[in-house]
Amino acid sequence: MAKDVLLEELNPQQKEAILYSKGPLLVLAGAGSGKTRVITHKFAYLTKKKKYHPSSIFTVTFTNKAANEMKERIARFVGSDMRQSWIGTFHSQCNKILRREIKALGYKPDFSIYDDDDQCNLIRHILKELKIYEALYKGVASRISILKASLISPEEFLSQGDGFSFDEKLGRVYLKYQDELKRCNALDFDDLIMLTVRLFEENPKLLSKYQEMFPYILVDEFQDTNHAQYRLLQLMARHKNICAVGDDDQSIYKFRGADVSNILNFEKDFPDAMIIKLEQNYRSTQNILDVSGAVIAKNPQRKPKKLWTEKGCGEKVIYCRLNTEEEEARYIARNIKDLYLKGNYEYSHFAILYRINLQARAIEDALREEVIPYHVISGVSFYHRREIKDIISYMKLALNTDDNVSLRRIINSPPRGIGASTLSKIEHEAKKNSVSLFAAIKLMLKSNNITSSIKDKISEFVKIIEKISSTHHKTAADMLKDIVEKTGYIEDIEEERLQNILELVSSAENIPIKDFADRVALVSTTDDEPKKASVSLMTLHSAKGLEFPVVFVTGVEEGILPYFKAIDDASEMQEERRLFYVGMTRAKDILCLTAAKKRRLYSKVQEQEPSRFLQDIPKECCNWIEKVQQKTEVIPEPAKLPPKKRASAYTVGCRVKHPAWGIGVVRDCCEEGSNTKLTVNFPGIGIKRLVAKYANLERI
Ligand SMILES: Nc1ncnc2c1ncn2[C@@H]1O[C@H](COP(=O)(O)OP(=O)(O)OP(=O)(O)O)[C@@H](O)[C@H]1O
Ligand SMILES: [Mg+2]
Repeated sequence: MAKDVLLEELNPQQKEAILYSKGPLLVLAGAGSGKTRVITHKFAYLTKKKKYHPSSIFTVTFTNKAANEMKERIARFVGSDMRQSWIGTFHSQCNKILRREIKALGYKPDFSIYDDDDQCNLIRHILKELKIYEALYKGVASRISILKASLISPEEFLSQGDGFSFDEKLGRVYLKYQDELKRCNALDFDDLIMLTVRLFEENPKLLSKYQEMFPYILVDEFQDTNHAQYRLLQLMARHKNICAVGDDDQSIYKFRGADVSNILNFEKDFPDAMIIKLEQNYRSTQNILDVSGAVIAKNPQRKPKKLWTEKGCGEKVIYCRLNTEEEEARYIARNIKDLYLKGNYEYSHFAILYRINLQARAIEDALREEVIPYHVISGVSFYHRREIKDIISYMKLALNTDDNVSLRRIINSPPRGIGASTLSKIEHEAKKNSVSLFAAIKLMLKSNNITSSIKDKISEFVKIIEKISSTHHKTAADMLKDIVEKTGYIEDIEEERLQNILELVSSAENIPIKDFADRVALVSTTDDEPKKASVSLMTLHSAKGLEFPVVFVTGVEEGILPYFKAIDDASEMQEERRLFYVGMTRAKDILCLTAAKKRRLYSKVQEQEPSRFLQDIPKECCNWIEKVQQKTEVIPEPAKLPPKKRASAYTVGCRVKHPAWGIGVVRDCCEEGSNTKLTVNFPGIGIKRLVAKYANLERI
């Protein structure tokens, strides 16, 4: 491909960032200024023009989805096979390294990966054993996660304590947790990074092997790296060919250990680093930029940035405050419907963003009511559903019989009469002999200490796992089918769960077992594939890096945005402001901020005040709409209306022919009484609302 194609559609600063090759480079710029584009084009340029092999560029993205998009885009540019490339999240990259090298740390390369759920199960188990209040497990899990993100080992943490405080207990849980993980031959997400850092720090030879393997490093969303990830970059970038792009205003993952000061340290740790700023925004209209820019400008300690656009003012930003969250949701749904029916936008062009998941409930109801297709990103991911986790746990246990957490999960699922008392006997036996639960069961089978009925049950379980693990399966799908068959898992299962399992099996066709197990383990809730032709619902956190023509930021109220927990803490408050900024800057053409005067929160109806952030919005850029009644009244429980029925002969999106108006596309159809009502967009004519039986339409 000609050189021009790689460098066209780039402004001079972007070009400079792509061509710069004299060492460390930091691209620091506001939302929508083309930072991710710099990474993608730089990768293409390095492989095409500078003859770097695609597998020699270590590229870090924030989500797996972003990695896949980047691979696709680069493949289109340079036409090379990107399957061997190293483009992925920190977690998936470290997993790849550890699968090859972890022996050096005394783990086996077939380690299991524990997600949040497994992690919490293990921590609860430990709290119970140590007789610490079990309900604390979530807080403990997040404290441990932050310690790991800061590269603080249990020993180090314990050595800092005074021996009495809560931290002392936490230290003991952390220590035991790490021991248990090792015994299970398992790593949690934070271990993937922490152990890779340890691997490199303890094995200089291995480190130099990887330094040579990757003469170039590219990092997107640099502002949300944590200390461990930053340390990893420092270790790997000996040659100093590192290009990181980020925006300090979009650092929103502090609660997971992200440290925005990495941006400031970059210049210190990589002396002679070049800094390039991008100022042209290609995403949003001027009004959207002015509104979001004015809000973020109020944060102290930020790198000042200017953003301008050639897109023009565009429509004013809308702020609308309504009586209740149900009215807010209906307002959003109706606006989406109207914009859609006008024909300029598809449903996939809309995003509805919220601060907390429970805001989605009313919004989903309203969308269903209007028969608007939607999907929720985040929420419970497919891979976290009970039946899916169960089947995957069988797979994990068959691949790694030390995996006690998976064993505990499935030993009695489907029910086979192995109750808590049997399990505790197994736990006891395992501890006595310092072996895994699976090995302990096998020992028990040889002894005479248990009744024959228990023996039968546990021997049946062992047989199933051994049969699965000794069979040579060609693909992950074969293995999953085998699991389903041998365990009898789908007998007596609900239809929906059955369908999910079938979907899991079909998604594993033609994929090698280990690749599939890794993919499933590393998937995060923000990776859900957006379904085509439907409105996206997600939290503000999940919206990072994305863009949509029309964006609704909902619940712009005190207590929601900013979230009530942040209100007394200046630095948390700054993070809330950044979160609002991230949300607003996802919008290309239309940005609508909504709020409710009353909201049901945690089963109480609360009076809500408009968010303090609204005061910073320049009045002239915004249409202020108040649809609130002054008199206070009790909000009735929202009526759950059944969604309108879809008509059968016509579907949304189908094409029809009208004798006078020609060919059109059905934008909406519903049945009212005995009539099928259609809304059809006839290009050049406009939107027409028709009753199907009188309209003389022909479906084509
Ligand atoms: N030089 C350019 N010419 C035309 N369009 C561009 C250019 N650079 C970027 N874009 C487009 O602008 C939009 C924003 O770009 P991109 O997502 O790379 O920005 P970003 O800085 O990574 O944003 P964020 O901070 O939200 O991650 C994208 O649709 C991208 O294709
Ligand atoms: Mg980006």
